Amino acid sequence: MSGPRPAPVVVAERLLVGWTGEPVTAPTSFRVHPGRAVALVGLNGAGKTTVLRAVLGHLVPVGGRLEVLGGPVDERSAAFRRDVAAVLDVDAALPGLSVREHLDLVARGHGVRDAEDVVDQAVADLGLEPVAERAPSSLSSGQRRRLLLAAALVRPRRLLVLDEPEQRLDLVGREDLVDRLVEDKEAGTGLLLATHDPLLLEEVADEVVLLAEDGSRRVSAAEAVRELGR
Ligand SMILES: Nc1ncnc2c1ncn2[C@@H]1O[C@H](COP(=O)(O)OP(=O)(O)OP(=O)(O)O)[C@@H](O)[C@H]1O
Repeated sequence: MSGPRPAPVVVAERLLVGWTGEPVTAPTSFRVHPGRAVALVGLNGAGKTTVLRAVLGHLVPVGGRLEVLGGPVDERSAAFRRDVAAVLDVDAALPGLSVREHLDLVARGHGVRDAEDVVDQAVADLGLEPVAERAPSSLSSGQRRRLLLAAALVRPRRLLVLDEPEQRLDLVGREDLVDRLVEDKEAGTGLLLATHDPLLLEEVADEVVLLAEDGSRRVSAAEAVRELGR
């Protein structure tokens, strides 16, 4: 017999987000449950990144309800920083450390006990072995992207927020990412991602929310892929 469904890690109800007080999206509703993935799709400028930034506490919603981990968003709280991992489109690697040292620092900074094993696993999962001892500044853009994704995966998390994680990854990299994200869901992490990638929509997303000017709505992965292809 299955128990009650665990509480959602994100609740967005008729959420409105924007940068200047004016919403850039129609009211948008979704819930991210532990072990499930919600994908936001939409055209360039539809507001996907802005929704993610509101969930991460980088901007205050213009309207509607937004709760993360059971309460209002507070990116300064230790619990929020401990439980929420994110990869946005910013290069945030420390230049003076090798790839492996960087990942090790992130893992240890988050109190991971078996940091060495966790880092080895992430390096292998994301195909970073050939560049593990190099400085991030010497990596290709796709390798840097893999490093940022690995940094999110070596730390504990209950919610993982990813903005177009497929960017700059080749097909093998995207397939590795799919496998890793499916594993993360199985471990109980809730995933919220913005994506244009059919592979992620079909293989990772349990629910897809299309952000459109005339209203945000739930669509099937197949419908989302069709919309993206238009
Ligand atoms: N820092 C910012 N300040 C002001 N306006 C912004 C800022 N970032 C984005 N916007 C505006 O908010 C709107 C939504 O942008 P957003 O980046 O959320 O779209 P998106 O759906 O993620 O697009 P893409 O698919 O191109 O990444 C756009 O009109 C954009 O110009």
